[in-house]
Amino acid sequence: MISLSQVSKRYPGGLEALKDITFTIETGEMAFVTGHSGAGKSTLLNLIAAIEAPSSGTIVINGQNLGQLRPAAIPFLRRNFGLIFQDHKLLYDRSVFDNVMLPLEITGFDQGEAAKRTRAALDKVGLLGREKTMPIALSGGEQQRLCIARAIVHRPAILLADEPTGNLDSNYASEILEMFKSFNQVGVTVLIATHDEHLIERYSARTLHLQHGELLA
Ligand SMILES: Nc1ncnc2c1ncn2[C@@H]1O[C@H](COP(=O)(O)OP(=O)(O)OP(=O)(O)O)[C@@H](O)[C@H]1O
Repeated sequence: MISLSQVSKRYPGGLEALKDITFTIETGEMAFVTGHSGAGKSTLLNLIAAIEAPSSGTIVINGQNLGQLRPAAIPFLRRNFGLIFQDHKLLYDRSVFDNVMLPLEITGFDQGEAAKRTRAALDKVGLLGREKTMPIALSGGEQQRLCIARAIVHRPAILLADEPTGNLDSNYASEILEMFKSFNQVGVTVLIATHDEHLIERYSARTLHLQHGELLA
């Protein structure tokens, strides 16, 4: 469960990026966050993932109040999340397989188990046959699917995606959205930030509308 209560975020020297945001996303729900450029979508996801701290208000993730967590507990909290964020670049000097396996190795997984999970994640996104390929040889849609495999390989309970279909044509975008739906159908909580209203219209998920940092009713 993701629960925000009266959350505001003011960047140093800047305007208020989020104002008095209150909502709850239940475990197993899929929802969109939408709004114009600068509305606060990325800020909202960064607060939920504990990448940024709110200026005020309370954020609770799966029963854990982020404001009360010790810094040492943050990496453990992050294991709840699969993040598909634009600034999380693929490693272009590593194979498809290594790009997905690396996060598991970093968190200390046994090699055999890590390899098994990597193949399972690549299978879920339809890239199992491409494991030896270098990312540069993949299409834009395939690269995005690789990012998704990397985000789900540790079997997170919550998927947070920031403009996951941003640079993709509408066929690829639908494919990516179908993938999120399939994760949601097996119980993963999914929150997707997108400015693409057409995409949202095609899916009957709850939508949180942000406008200049405020949540519209
Ligand atoms: N690190 C930062 N420091 C200062 N201001 C920031 C920072 N990050 C975002 N902002 C400001 O906060 C506001 C919300 O930005 P945010 O990136 O959350 O919007 P967004 O809805 O994701 O926009 P976009 O669709 O263009 O990515 C904007 O006015 C932005 O300039």
